Amino acid sequence: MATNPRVSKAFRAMRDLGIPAETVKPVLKNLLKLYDKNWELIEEDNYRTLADAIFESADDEQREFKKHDSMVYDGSEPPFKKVHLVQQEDQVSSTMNNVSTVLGLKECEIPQTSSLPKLMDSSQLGLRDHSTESSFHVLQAPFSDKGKDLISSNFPPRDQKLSSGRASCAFQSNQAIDGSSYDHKRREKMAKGHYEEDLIKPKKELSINDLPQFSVPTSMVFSAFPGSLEHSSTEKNSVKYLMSQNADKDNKDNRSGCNYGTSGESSFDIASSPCGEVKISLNCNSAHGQPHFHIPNLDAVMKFVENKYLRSYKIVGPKFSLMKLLKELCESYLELGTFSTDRSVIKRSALDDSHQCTMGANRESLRTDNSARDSNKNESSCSGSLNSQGLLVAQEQPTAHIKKRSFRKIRDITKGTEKVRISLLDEIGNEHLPKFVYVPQNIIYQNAYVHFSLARIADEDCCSSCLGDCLSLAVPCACARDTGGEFAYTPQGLLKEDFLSACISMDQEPQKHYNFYCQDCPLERAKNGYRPEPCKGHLVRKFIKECWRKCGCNMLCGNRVVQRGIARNVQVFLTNEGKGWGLQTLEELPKGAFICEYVGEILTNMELYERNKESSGSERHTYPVLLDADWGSEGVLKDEDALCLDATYYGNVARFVNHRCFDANLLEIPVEVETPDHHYYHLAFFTKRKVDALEELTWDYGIDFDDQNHPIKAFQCCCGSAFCRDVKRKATTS
Ligand SMILES: C[S@@+](CC[C@H](N)C(=O)[O-])C[C@H]1O[C@@H](n2cnc3c(N)ncnc32)[C@H](O)[C@@H]1O
Repeated sequence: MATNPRVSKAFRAMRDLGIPAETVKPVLKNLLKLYDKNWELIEEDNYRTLADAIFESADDEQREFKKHDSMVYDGSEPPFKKVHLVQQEDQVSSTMNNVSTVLGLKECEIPQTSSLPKLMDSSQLGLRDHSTESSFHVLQAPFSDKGKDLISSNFPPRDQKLSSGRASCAFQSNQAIDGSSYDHKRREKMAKGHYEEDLIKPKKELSINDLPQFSVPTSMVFSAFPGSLEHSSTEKNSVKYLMSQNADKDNKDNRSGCNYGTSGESSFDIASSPCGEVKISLNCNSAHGQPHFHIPNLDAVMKFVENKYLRSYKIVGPKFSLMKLLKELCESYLELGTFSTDRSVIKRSALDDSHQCTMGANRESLRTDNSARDSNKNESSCSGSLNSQGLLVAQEQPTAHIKKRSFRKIRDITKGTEKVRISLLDEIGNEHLPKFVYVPQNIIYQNAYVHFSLARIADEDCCSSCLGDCLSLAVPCACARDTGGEFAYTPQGLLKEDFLSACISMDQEPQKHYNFYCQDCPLERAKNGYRPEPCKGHLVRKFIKECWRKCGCNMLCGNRVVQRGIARNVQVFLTNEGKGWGLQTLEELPKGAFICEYVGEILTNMELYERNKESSGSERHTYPVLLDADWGSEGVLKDEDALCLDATYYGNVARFVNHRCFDANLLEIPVEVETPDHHYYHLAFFTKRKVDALEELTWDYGIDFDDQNHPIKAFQCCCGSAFCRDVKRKATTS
């Protein structure tokens, strides 16, 4: 009988994780029974449920075995190999924690901010880069020929107060607990101290005299020698491992470098020299004296740890390899060791010491110095001072020949509000941490009219009689109507090729698509209500329509992708090109994959104008986008219906996505979820092509650097694209 292709695929996916078919089979069978043959549940997230179930069942078996073993162990050989793996898991896991400490990448949870809403003035945003500053702040040039959502902040003044008596079921972001409204001055006060940061440096310098006198006291040694190991390799700095079966504990005294012991049972040593030698030695001493211990196959150990990482940290994708990690460890150790002197760069929040990060037995002491709170004026040369986020910075005094380098990592900038953790990594160490409140969903600032109600969803706008997964229907339900009778998504949760191509074409050649021109454009009204200029046009965009509450399907329905939230492994990082923070993917992404939605405060354009008028005008980065994809569907749009999103103070990870002209790898697509009324919608980012792990994620803001209405552009574009409109513009004007 032919095997079900879904079964084969599941086996293949598990095989890639190093799990044999015989282990997969019973678990898969159970899962199918448990989930009533709902394959989507099993396939989701690259078979995560299946992998988890396998590991859980292995753990259960192990517990059973241990229980049994402790009762009846007779001193003979262990009945199955897994025992060793479980022992290894404990050992390797504690080692890996140490690895993170040594790298200076020890992860610290960000303390939860107070439940009191915090609003910030954009003047508090990061470093000021005067070379890129301008008094004119635009995220997207409005009405550009790109037809994209572009918002200018240099609207001329207009005295007009708006209010909306209409109810809204969304949160009101401008309400304090006492119900009062924040003004921007108050934002400034409340903006401080959103994040803690930790600057961690390598434990200690090695002097030339400390050049490695490497002993092999332990069971595993990893080396990164430029061709000096007996297992020679043409690859420089390759990581190799060898095993010492005759671990000589007494040789410990001869070791150079650092010992990062966490307990008497396991520790590891690292030694390096400026000539490029690094040696890491893992002391899995707890193995000694274990009755069942035998030397495991190190390839199996590597695979085991990789699987553990895949499971625990969701580092997915074939590119993750423990050997690579160890290689990076060696390289980083060497680099930091080579470049630093007596650095003590541990930062702490002077506001809340209870969240100090624990770095193991040998970690450096953390410094707090409240008296330094106000000495933040000269950040570049300060020592033991507080930066603008109220974080204590104990930095080295700059020395001409020493490269300043620090690592910072925040484990989860979402503070647990997303299904996945999103870390922030700063390998450069010279940018302020972003200051904003992470919100996973849009939130109304004040006057925006966003009203969700079941009564507003007509029968033809939902699929109340559907069950389960709408994508499995032979004839698509009513929710596919907006997308031409076909769903926009494939069963794998990706955008369909045709739909994606149409959206890409619209993005790249907006002039070929339909533009709507308002009779009385809300944007122009906001700029100058007395003498508004003619509308510059709004591109009428394609929408995805997802099933929602009034639909009969379940949450796992394939037509609910954006509303399920971020599922990909992405990371905020500091870009090298001067763009500030950016977003990168840590896993390979297929074409058409949903990454995240652009989340921010929902503002009317009038409110945005008022907000920008109040801000200092010197912000380096700006974060508004316009929601004008369907402004043509009504006559004259009221101010409260002409909306935009501003992620300056409240936003999600999308606020870090930088601009790239033309060939960006992400595309923003309007998504209807809660309301068929397209004044308000979600703006979701999808990949335009396959994206490699560690590629920066970018989207084309639609800035028209030639736009005569906006002679001063928002920023000097350093997107690096061969099609950069800014570079082209400069070339033609010079
Ligand atoms: C939505 S924010 C992106 C995140 C931002 N880089 C940060 O550090 O928070 C938009 C701002 O990022 C900067 N930016 C984005 N793309 C850029 C590019 N291609 N070149 C230079 N600056 C860029 C600009 O300052 C812009 O106002």
